Parts: sequence; structure tokens; C-alpha cells
Amino acid sequence: MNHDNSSFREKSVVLIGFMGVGKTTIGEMVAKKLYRDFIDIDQEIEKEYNMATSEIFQKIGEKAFREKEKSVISTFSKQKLKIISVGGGAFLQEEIRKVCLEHCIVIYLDLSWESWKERISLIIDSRPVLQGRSIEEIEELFNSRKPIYSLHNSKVDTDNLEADEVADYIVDSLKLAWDLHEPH
Ligand SMILES: Nc1ncnc2c1ncn2[C@@H]1O[C@H](COP(=O)(O)OP(=O)(O)OP(=O)(O)O)[C@@H](O)[C@H]1O
Ligand SMILES: O=C(O)C1=C[C@@H](O)[C@@H](O)[C@H](O)C1
Ligand SMILES: [Mg+2]
Repeated sequence: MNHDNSSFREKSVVLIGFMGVGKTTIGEMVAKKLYRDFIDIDQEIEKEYNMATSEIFQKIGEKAFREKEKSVISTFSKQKLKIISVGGGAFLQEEIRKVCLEHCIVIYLDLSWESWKERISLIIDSRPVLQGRSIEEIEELFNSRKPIYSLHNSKVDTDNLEADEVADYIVDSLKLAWDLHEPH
């Protein structure tokens, strides 16, 4: 049941999915195409602490990062007309799942393990959760995280798609959904 009275068209859009699936890259493109503000939750947290995520994990700890993640998402998800990329671990927290699903359109970016593996070198240095883990352990983490992303309004299979193709697909899907929800 939807408890949010704001019109469907004004709802913010939240992108979820495992680290490196492209939430930040694609979210920024979607925001540009729709003339909306883009909010990247990891970047908001980094701005608040004036530190990179790895440094926050090291100096302040993951627990504090997760608390901040919850409060930042809680604030932005209640605002209208935003395109929001959350961190890959955000949906581990029930309160975050709840607030996003209640106020926003949640889109899950899915990617197969085979395709994801090819991208690891691009992200390993800036993702503390991946550091010190073997590839087998990362695959286990990848699979164990899947159920948390199963709560969403829409899923996009991004295998074999360039980031801008995924962004175009999301924009087209949103426009269709907005038209369908238009009062007649
Ligand atoms: N569809 C795509 N095809 C190829 N490369 C991509 C695609 N989407 C993103 N990338 C690349 O993968 C890397 C990770 O992307 P990005 O930072 O957007 O992931 P993310 O989902 O925001 O990760 P995190 O949850 O850790 O914030 C970037 O180098 C980006 O250029
Ligand atoms: O998947 C995760 O647990 C994380 C993903 C990144 O977006 C950051 O939020 C942080 O590195 C943790
Ligand atoms: Mg990101």
C-alpha cells in the first residue's frame, strides 16, 4: 500500500544494486536527461566527513558509516523529484528499504556475476568492503546480497548494455509509468 500522497510523477527515483553495477554513473545520466537533481549518497557522506569512503571505514568505522547512510537516505528519500543513487550496502538496513519503498520509485540494476567480474579492477581501490577478500569470497558476498535487492518497483538487466543505454531505458520506462499513472 502506498502511504505517500505526493503525485506519482514527482516521486524521487532510487537506484539500488551491488557495488559497481553502475548506480552512480547511470543515476547521473538519468538525472541529466530528466533535468532533475542527482544525489549520490556515498558522495553526500564523503562530503559530510570530508573523507573518502575507505578512510571513513578505517578511521570511524563501518557502523558509523551505516548510521550516517541511514540518516542521509532518510532525508533525501522524502524529497521530491530527485534521482538518488544509494550505496551497494544500503538495502541491508530494513529502515532504508522501508523509507525508499514508501516514498520513491526503486529501480534495481542487475548484473550477472560473469559481467561484474570484468569490472572489479575499476572499483576495488575505492570499495573497502571488497578489500582483503578473495574472488571466491566476493562472489559469495555478491550472491548473499541478492535477496536484499529483491524489494524493488522495477528491475533492469544491465548485462551487455552501455551505461547510457541503461539510462535511456530507465528514462523511457519512467515516462511510460508516469503516463499510465496520469489521472484521466
Ligand atoms: N553499463 C556499464 N557498462 C560498463 N561499465 C560500466 C557500466 N556502468 C558503470 N560502469 C563502470 O563501472 C564502474 C562502477 O560504476 P559505478 O561507480 O557507477 O557503480 P555503483 O553502482 O555506483 O557502485 P557503488 O555501489 O560502489 O557506489 C565505473 O568505472 C563505471 O564507469
Ligand atoms: O556495498 C557496500 O557495502 C558498499 C558500497 C559502496 O557504495 C559504499 O557505500 C561503501 O563502500 C559500502
Ligand atoms: Mg556509487
